Amino acid sequence: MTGLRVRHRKTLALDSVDLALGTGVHGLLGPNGAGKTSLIRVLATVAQPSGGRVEIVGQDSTDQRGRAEIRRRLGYLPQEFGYYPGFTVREFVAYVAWLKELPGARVPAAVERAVARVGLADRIDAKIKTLSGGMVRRVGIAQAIVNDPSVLLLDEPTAGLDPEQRVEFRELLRELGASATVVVSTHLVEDVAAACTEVTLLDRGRIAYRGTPEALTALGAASHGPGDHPIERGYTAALRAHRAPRGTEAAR
Ligand SMILES: Nc1ncnc2c1ncn2[C@@H]1O[C@H](COP(=O)(O)OP(=O)(O)OP(=O)(O)O)[C@@H](O)[C@H]1O
Repeated sequence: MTGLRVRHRKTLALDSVDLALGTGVHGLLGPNGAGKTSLIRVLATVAQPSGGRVEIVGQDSTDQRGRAEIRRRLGYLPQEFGYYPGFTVREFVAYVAWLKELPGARVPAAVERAVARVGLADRIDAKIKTLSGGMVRRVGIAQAIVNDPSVLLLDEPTAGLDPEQRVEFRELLRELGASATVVVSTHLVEDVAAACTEVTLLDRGRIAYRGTPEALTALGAASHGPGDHPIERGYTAALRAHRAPRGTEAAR
């Protein structure tokens, strides 16, 4: 994306963002209101940018035909994910596969594989309304990966998962990131440290930092800012450096 700008009435949620994302797991970090969801919604083609250009899987997202192709090859888990509570897990994930225009003959196996990958094989015929919050979140992840997407967008996917599930989920992320472009927005820097190949830190609609989790950790180790873990200190140090008036960084 180049010069990406997103405006919500008077708020400029993203301001001239240039970002190129390749294969791998990209962690999107930032304080509340930084613009993470706005960015993911534009990439998911559910929101239109106010300016700039976004190209996904070689297609222009402002072009109607381009958008159709992008949607077929995209997986998206929104922050608040809508589902039909009376559907079973199998029915719901199959419904999404149908929306993604997966060939009918491939749907049953694709649904079973996606559900197994999120660890819900034993609940595949349970109605979604009977599942716990963390399980519903995992159904959300299953529907996002059912079409083996080239681009997978996950907005706060670990919210509601218990520690064991989070560890398993990170493993799944690493697996998916080996062949797809995965973008994960999160407040949990440990998830980034464990599963991401690259980190983008947003602040007030702009990119405050880009680098590897290792580089962010090293930044934290060299700083004396707040945080219990070096990567948390790296997060605060990068934010502070971005917010400091130009020319004062060296003095901090
Ligand atoms: N529908 C909307 N109408 C008006 N302002 C909005 C709307 N959606 C987002 N905003 C504003 O745009 C800015 C970016 O919001 P966004 O939800 O993208 O941030 P975020 O980084 O995802 O935040 P969080 O971590 O809280 O989810 C914020 O100032 C927010 O108040």
